[in-house]
Amino acid sequence: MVSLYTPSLPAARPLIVTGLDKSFVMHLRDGIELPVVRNVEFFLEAGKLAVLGGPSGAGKSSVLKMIYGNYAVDAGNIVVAHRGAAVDLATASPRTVLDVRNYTMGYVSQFLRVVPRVSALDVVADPLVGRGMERKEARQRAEKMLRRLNVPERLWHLPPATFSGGEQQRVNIARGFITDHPILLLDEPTASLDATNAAAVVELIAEKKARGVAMLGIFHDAETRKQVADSVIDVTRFAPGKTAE
Ligand SMILES: Nc1ncnc2c1ncn2[C@@H]1O[C@H](COP(=O)(O)OP(=O)(O)OP(=O)(O)O)[C@@H](O)[C@H]1O
Repeated sequence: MVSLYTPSLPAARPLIVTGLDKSFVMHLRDGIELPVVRNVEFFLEAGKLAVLGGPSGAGKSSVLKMIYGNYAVDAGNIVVAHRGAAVDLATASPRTVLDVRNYTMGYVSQFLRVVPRVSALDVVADPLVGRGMERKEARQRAEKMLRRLNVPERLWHLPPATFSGGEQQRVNIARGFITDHPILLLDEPTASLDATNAAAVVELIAEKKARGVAMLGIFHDAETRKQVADSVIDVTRFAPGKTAE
């Protein structure tokens, strides 16, 4: 699991990215190669949120997806502190990537993957149960999260399949924020939320910082970005063809 070549990670930097390259190969267009980012380099700090910045198409989502392991990496390293060791996600086995997702790195997007017949309460409680918590306690915590995100109590025992888009989004945010992953990736979690619920998410992010969680996020809304960002990683710095400064 630990490569001899992975650098050790200082406790305050639980994720370090170096030399990351990504191109997409368009198989339907004679295999044309579309380079997206080159030589991506940054690190995350415990208790801080770094925002991925840059215009549409710069590659923000692609970087986030590579870090979560949804997109393969062409070159480079994504080293995370996981169970007391340094693990390079760029070369880790799928099994290790899943273990990192379970214990170390959470992901919150605006879209809920609905599981039929599972109540909203259990959708939110399940990540805690999966991490060994008694279901009763997990449900109590889930209730608190659903209340904070203004999901009406009459919905808690129903499966979210028939919920409105905004209600599903808030169930998903509750599920993403309920665990104590030391690294959290945020893929536009506040997109299309109203002001009250966006403020609730900003508050949840502040609590994560206070607990030392390192976060990386995409926030298109400038006002929310200003409230949550400790630093901005400008992805245009990694545009293909640009030489290192
Ligand atoms: N799965 C894919 N296959 C082919 N091309 C892709 C794929 N995903 C992204 N791209 C291309 O990579 C480039 C960067 O896209 P990406 O979604 O990472 O940008 P972004 O900065 O997140 O944009 P936005 O702010 O609009 O969401 C775009 O030109 C896009 O078309």
